[in-house]
Amino acid sequence: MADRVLRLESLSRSYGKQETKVHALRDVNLDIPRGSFVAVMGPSGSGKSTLLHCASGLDRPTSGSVLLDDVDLTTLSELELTELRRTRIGFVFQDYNLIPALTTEQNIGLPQWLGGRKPSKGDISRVLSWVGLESLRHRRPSEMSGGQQQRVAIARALVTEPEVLFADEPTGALDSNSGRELLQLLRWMVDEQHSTIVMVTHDPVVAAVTDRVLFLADGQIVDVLDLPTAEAAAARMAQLEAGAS
Ligand SMILES: Nc1ncnc2c1ncn2[C@@H]1O[C@H](COP(=O)(O)OP(=O)(O)OP(=O)(O)O)[C@@H](O)[C@H]1O
Repeated sequence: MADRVLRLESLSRSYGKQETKVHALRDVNLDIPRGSFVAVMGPSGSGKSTLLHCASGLDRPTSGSVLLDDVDLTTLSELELTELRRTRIGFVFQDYNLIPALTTEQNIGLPQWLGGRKPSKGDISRVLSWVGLESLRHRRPSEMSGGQQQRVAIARALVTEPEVLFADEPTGALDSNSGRELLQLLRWMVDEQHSTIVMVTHDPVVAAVTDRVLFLADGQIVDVLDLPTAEAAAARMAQLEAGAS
């Protein structure tokens, strides 16, 4: 079996109490192989964001464990979790989450500054070359296109060479050309830089660039599609949206 970088064991997350309780994740078990590109799909409210947030240490599950290599995130203190997220996990959001007043290189170095370390020029140059933005290192977000801003966000997430990059609808705010270019970049990161990426998407065309699609329904993984095509992913989504899991 391929070396796994992330393991979710009996992961559950519920919100609220008693009669208003929502079971966003129910007893999810999952291994993510190192160096793979995995998409998470499912109807609205099926638990995709909750899965990403619990797996990346942004949220704590109600029960179960999250093993990044051999560290169980659920046993860490807030301080330890913050440090781990800063150094070993990358996260990219749909709306980039860049600081408007900072330049590209300042945004990329920010997580390290916040962790009390001076980001190295060499590290920043390396990730800027990966995302093709060497010439925009002194620009501010308002002076860049959405696609360029998302590349800055990816560079920021990758600067510490995290074990896993999580992406929540990373192309959701982009036009189709910029979205396609961004997906090519993510695919290249997996193929050439051996990154591991876990990405939530609603779009079967986006899912088709990955190695494996996990389908969630009602907080559980109900299907897995290896080497997905857009057609196969769309067909499975249509079934799930019709409630026939
Ligand atoms: N903070 C919260 N408090 C209460 N319920 C929540 C909270 N966050 C999520 N939920 C509920 O948990 C379930 C799963 O939500 P989640 O956002 O993970 O779904 P999703 O598949 O990402 O949805 P979408 O595709 O619409 O973004 C939903 O029923 C949602 O309403």
